Amino acid sequence: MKFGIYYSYWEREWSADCLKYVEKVARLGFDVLEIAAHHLNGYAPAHIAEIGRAARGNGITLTAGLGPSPQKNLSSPDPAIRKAGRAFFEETLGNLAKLDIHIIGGALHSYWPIDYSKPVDKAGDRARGLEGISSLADFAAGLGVNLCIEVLNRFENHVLNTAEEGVAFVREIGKPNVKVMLDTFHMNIEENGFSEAIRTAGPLLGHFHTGENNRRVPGKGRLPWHEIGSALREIGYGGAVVMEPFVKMGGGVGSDIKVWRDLSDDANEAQMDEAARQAVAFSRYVLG
Ligand SMILES: O=C(CO)[C@@H](O)[C@H](O)[C@H](O)CO
Ligand SMILES: [Mn+2]
Repeated sequence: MKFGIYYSYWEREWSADCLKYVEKVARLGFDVLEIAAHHLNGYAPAHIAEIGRAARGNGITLTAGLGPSPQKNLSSPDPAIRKAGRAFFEETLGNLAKLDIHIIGGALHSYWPIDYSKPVDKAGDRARGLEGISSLADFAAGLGVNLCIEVLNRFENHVLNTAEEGVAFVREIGKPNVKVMLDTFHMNIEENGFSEAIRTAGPLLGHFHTGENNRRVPGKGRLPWHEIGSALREIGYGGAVVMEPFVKMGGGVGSDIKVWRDLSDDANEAQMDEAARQAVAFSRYVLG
């Protein structure tokens, strides 16, 4: 297992530059830095090269996270939006390959967060999302990228809310580079049990997010980390465990994640760093 953190822990916008976090997370004891793929296509080629060099130089593996926007939604009923989504993914996947990134995770089959003021068509969205990911899978495989389909809680997405639904979706696609992604924050809301859900995903588990019940760093809440660790070891999970804490209000990240209070004990950057350092040490101990 490799241990990582999504740099959105420190940032208010998904578009924030990830470069400065490469050295920081290496210093704090992480193996992996997850970066937002939302605006990767806007990075200059020289900047992409610089991020890749920094990662190699610091011994950091990069992974990517994405909550596709409604305009890039592979499950949209509007063919023009699905086409735009496909073009966006092709360009993004090309940039991921340049960064030696082999994993992208998130609600890739849909968009995020869902606008529930509109009518919900779960069956239609699932069918179109399935078709979109199926037809993208070989393109991604050609670039060495795994598409990890994140199972989210009901308030953020309607298509896949449980490991069982995620597994059924991925099995139906039946491509070796399309995997299930679980996130302990969402599992805590939707699953009957953590071990059961992890066992359900089994060999199809391609990426794993961790966060407490209230999205503080692992170790500061009440999730059953020993149970989660035992289940990951039982299925022989050898992938990345990326913590995804959200503790500060503000910006696009704060509003997408719905952070309406400070959950960091008003931490400054040094204290945020220290909490992350302790959380990765805790994660290695309890999950590794
Ligand atoms: O768990 C979540 C959202 O609750 C994320 O993984 C999200 O989809 C992605 O991080 C956006 O980049
Ligand atoms: Mn997540």
